[in-house]
Amino acid sequence: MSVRVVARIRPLLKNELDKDTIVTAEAIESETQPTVVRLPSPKNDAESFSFQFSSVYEQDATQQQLFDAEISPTVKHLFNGFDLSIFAHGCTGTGKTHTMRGGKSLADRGVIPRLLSAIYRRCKKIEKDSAGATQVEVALEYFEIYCDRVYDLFEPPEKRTPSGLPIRDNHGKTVVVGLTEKPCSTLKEFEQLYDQANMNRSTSATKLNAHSSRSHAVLCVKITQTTETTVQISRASCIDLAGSEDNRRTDNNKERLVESSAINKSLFVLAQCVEAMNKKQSRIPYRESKMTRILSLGQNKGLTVMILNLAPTRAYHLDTISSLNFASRTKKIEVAEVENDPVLRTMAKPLATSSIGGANITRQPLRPIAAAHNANIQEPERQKKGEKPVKAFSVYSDSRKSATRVSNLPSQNQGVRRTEGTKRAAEPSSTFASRPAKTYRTTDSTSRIRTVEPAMTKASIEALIAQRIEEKLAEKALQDVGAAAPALSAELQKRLDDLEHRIDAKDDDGKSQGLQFLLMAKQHSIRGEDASALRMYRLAQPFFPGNAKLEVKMRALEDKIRASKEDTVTKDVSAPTILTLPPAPVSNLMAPIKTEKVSKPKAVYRDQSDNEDEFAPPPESDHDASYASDDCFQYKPKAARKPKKATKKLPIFRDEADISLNPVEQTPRTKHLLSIINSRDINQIKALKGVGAKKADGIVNCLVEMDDAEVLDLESLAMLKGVGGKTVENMRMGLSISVGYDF
Ligand SMILES: Nc1ncnc2c1ncn2[C@@H]1O[C@H](COP(=O)(O)OP(=O)(O)OP(=O)(O)O)[C@@H](O)[C@H]1O
Repeated sequence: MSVRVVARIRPLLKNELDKDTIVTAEAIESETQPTVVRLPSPKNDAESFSFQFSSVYEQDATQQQLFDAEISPTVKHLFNGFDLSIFAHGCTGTGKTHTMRGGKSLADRGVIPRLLSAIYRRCKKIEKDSAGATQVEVALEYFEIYCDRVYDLFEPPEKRTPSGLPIRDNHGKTVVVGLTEKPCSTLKEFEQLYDQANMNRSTSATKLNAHSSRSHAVLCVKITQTTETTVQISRASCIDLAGSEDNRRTDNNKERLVESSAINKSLFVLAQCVEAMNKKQSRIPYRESKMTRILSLGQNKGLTVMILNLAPTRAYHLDTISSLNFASRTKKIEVAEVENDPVLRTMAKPLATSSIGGANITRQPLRPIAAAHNANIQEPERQKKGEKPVKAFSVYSDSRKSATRVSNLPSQNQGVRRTEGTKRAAEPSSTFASRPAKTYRTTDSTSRIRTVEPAMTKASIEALIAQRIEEKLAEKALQDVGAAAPALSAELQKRLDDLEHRIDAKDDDGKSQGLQFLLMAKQHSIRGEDASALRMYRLAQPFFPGNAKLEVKMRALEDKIRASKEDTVTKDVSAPTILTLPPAPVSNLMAPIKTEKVSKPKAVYRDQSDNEDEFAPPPESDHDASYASDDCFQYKPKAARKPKKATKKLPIFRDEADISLNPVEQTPRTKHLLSIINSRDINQIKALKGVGAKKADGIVNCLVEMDDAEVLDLESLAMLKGVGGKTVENMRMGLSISVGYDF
């Protein structure tokens, strides 16, 4: 089953004029429902581009019409065990949030509230029809991906951990660890939860949209149907993507610019993934952004509907063409359509982690596209026959030849290809194929052998239970962290991010679990939650047997906890046995990253003395290499490293007081460079020698994390993420040439 793509053209907004309308919908020949989007070529108004989709909704299309035609038919499949993904795509201000969430009035409600309403209606019907023999439960998870970090929208922003929730590959599924799962049994309850959670979503006013979403929001609706003997889980994932932004038009300030670059980057990666899938490349770059990892377009089994939101006016011309091109490629992606198997109630329940693809989904290799609408796929045959290659979209001059257009663009969802013999044949007339009678299956969805008894071995049950315990522990740990999380310094944040990346890189070798525990241990440790940190280190230990540094860390923590306990007992013998540890010192962005200032006895705070090594600022010239502080946890023994030379310990970001104590003579060139950096103007920074768009983006990101702090010297500049001494030198040299400083 290919992704079903429908386009929706939003009505004109108050400040838009009818004469500027350039995007129109057309029906082809005998059809009544429009399926073609037409707009002029940006270079020549006499030429037009047209793109065909499953359906096109015109400006006057109502929320009800869209829902009834596109989403309502999928609900029964959801209850038949299929997962469903619905996502809205389009550039900023084109109506994605309006489509997904909608307004408050009954008529204005968007896809999400309508879907939930339909789900609850069906729940009631199933329970009634089965005379209570089938119980249906609905639970929700809701999170946003903001600046490539995942945040639980059911948690207030002040409870968020700065690094966000980790995502992991769990047996082929992408899961967000530590999300709140809210049982929700009525529509009213849903509305309350959803409205409350939406207040936690990151939105801001931009020049193009007064309520622009600055994050991708993902709502997962988990439906659990329980009979006397079986439990079946399916999920609907509703994704409101943030819109791509052309920053030449947005007039975004620094903060918006950073958000915007994160949004654009993730959408760019999404486009690259789609492109790679279309080219049948073996490597799909999902991992390059959290959004693409979570979305796993083409990798998740189930039904996928993409709503492409379009603005009708000329102001969005290029963005509209780019969105249409992306959507045209997306519709060629083929997704396996496999229902989640019901499991016997005696088996362990599925893990309580979020998975866009559903609890029982495993990723499968991409397969060649059989759906005939991909015109480019027939290219070799056409070329052999000496025919002209067919374009992915058609270009028309004033004299239109609609007949050719029709033949080149057969309707979507034809020729659904299945690899597994036991699966149903596609029903060309229906949007989604229906499901055969329910039978008991093994939990392994790759095995299609139907047995009356589940083929669970003792070992697999044990593995499942062990895994469940680990997941629960990890979730608990993350929830603990959530409370009163102090702000992390940029430096610590970077280290955590680095560790996250390393975990991601090692996901495939089965050892990532250990690194996950380490990451959590570090997060606890940073917050002074030593008991939890120790617990996490203990969980990590089996993954790194004989690792001396880990043992030292654990011993240090044990000492620290013991010392603190004794301290508490001495102070108050009647005090409860709960540990009241002083919070570990957390580096402030404006404070030098040095732990010497901590006036605690070293014997007690051995962990911190360790950290002092680890968090010591790197040498000026080799910034990045110095962050591999957790190399002691490498799986393969590394060649012994040369001990690093003791380097001058520099404050990362000095405040004014520091500067006045240690006045630094700065040349005008240095001052000029620093003023460019502190301007946070991505264009100026990008123009510096040796700084590309990516590096400039990274620098602006760092600066935003520093809030109002400024980079006051070259050493500090060299310590920004991805900069280093060499880059600083290049920047300066470039400046002397282009600006004309002769010193
Ligand atoms: N079908 C529609 N009918 C009426 N108004 C609409 C429609 N679609 C969009 N709008 C209006 O257009 C404006 C922009 O819509 P919306 O905020 O949903 O855009 P968006 O694509 O989610 O933008 P961003 O990506 O910046 O979050 C809003 O004022 C919204 O009410």
